[in-house]
Amino acid sequence: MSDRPDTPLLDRVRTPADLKGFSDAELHQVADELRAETISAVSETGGHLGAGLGVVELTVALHAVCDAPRDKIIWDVSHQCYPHKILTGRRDRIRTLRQKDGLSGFTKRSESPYDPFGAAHSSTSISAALGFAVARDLGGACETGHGDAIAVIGDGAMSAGMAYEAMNNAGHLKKRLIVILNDNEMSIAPPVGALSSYLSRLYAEAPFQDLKAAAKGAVSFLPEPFREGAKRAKDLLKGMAVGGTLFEALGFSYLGPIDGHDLDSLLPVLRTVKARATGPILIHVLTKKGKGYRPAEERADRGHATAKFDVVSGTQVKAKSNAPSYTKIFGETLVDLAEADSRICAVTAAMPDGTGLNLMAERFPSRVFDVGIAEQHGVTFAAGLAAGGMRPFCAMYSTFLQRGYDQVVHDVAIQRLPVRFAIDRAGLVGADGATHAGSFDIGYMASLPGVVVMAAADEAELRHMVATAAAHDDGPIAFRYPRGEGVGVEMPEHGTPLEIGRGRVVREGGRVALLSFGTRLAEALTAAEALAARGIEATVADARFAKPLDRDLILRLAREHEALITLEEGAIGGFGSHVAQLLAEEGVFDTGLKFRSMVLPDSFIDQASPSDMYAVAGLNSAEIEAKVLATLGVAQVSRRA
Ligand SMILES: Cc1ncc(C[n+]2csc(CCOP(=O)(O)OP(=O)(O)O)c2C)c(N)n1
Ligand SMILES: CC(=O)[C@@H](O)[C@H](O)COP(=O)(O)O
Ligand SMILES: [Mg+2]
Repeated sequence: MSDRPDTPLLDRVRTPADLKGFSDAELHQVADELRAETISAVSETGGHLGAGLGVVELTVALHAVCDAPRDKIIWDVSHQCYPHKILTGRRDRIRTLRQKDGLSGFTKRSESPYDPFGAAHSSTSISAALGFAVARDLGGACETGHGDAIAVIGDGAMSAGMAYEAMNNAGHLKKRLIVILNDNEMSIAPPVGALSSYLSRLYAEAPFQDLKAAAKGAVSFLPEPFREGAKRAKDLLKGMAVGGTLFEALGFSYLGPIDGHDLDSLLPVLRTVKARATGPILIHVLTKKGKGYRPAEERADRGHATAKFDVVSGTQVKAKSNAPSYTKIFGETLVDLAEADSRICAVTAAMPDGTGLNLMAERFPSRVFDVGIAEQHGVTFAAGLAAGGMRPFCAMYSTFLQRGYDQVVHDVAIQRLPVRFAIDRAGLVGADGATHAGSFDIGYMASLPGVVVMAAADEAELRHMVATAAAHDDGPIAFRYPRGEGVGVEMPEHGTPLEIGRGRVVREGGRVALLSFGTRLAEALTAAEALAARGIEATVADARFAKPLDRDLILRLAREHEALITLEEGAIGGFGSHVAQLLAEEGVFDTGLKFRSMVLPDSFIDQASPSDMYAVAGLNSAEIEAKVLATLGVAQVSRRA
């Protein structure tokens, strides 16, 4: 437990309305206390730290000036929302962040009226805010009433196409809409791309006091002290190569840049915008990720996410790992293969470290592409690379690959291009909860004609699957693996390509067959041990492939056992459905086989430890054992009795 900071003013804030009673000078102190409280809370829970610290002043200013929940403050990604949660009636639960039955690490409509829109995937805020603005003007009924729609979006999130689709639409509709671009020159990794350079150019030539307001209208929004500087800045802008901002071209008034840590700038600008804005306006604030906490500021990712830590030293309390992470095994194996095949290249959408591609980027910098938060583009870019003779690995988290699904279908699968999808964070991920669960990729990949779909049962299997993908030139191939560390199996030095569509039997039994796809294999083996103690012998097999299925193996298991149960870390419509389809087509059900398919439940599971989440999902060894007993019609008497 960390020492709790002294927070006399913050203690008086129950809702944002309480901020209205403070003078501007007192709000400075509220911000300091809010920062200390955020650090203290995250030191106990772990979670996203740097982004929240970077918006402490902005959060105070927004809640002091706006009228939430009538005004809809929509945080993009919302990993920066902890200070917002503290100010909006959730301080008493802030130390339950990201835990089972605790506060979500993201904004969530069901959690608070102050969270008008849920998020965790990036770049949705402007679209959602525009929706609120239009609903307001059309007289839509909203429980909390209708005020301003305010999107707060980071420079990283601004790299995604969806933000521009929204601005394009907003510029056309001309509704009153406030977008705050929180520019900290950071994504999780340093941002890359032309847009990032563009944003830097926007403020490189004028310090804060020369507040730029390129739009004529925007100058008149400004409080008196800023006007002169703004006019100067406007002249300055005229001389810039860009000739006005991109945002103006999209129909927004542009205000900025503003020092996002200076309440004396933020408060008057927000008050004036609130009083005077008519159409869409973009306020460009400059902040520092991790601001005010040296250990975060000094980290390469500016303290993006952290385990629990000691506040004084910043030292993180990390559980000792017993095996390498799947991500690391993927990254290392890819480097190994890329040494031998110069056609191998890789694509990440702003997650070089998260996907393990940092290892290949160090070794072969010219063959790794960070495309920004742009999964759709990333997939089609990979398709283009493949069509052009390269052999790209497109490494994305299962949940984020959802963004690029039409591209997977239209650009990769239909053209049978050899893109290799490395699908990380497959299955339930723990503290990030439902938004980040990799639940759907088996279904959405295996339903596509001609796409090979594999799941690794352990880290050695993953190594072989990376090699299998590298050797597969005949169309798209995907392999999925979970977040976290492997099971500690002995590792082969190099991967060996697997025969496409061949599974393996791991344990021979007689009465029931457990056919696992992915890392539930270990749970299946534990369940088989427990069943053996009851006198029920179980065969355990690792399917390896959801597509193409190992028909011979599956039909043999069906023929030779009283019951066949499939297991997977995925939603309905995945591996088990494909097996059921095969069994139905082959008339196996007519023979009286007892078939069950254990999948994730048809519900979104809130954050908890992965093991607790799998217990909720009914996919741990105890539930597998119970399922076998129920299927066989064996009474479930406690083994100890
Ligand atoms: C669609 C999608 N892809 C990837 C991510 C992973 N992700 C979470 S935060 C983040 C960086 C966001 O950068 P920025 O918007 O600048 O916010 P900052 O953390 O700098 O405040 C990324 C890539 C995501 N949440 N959503
Ligand atoms: C907010 C977000 O999307 C990422 O920061 C995500 O939480 C990273 O998850 P991992 O910790 O699994 O990389
Ligand atoms: Mg950023």
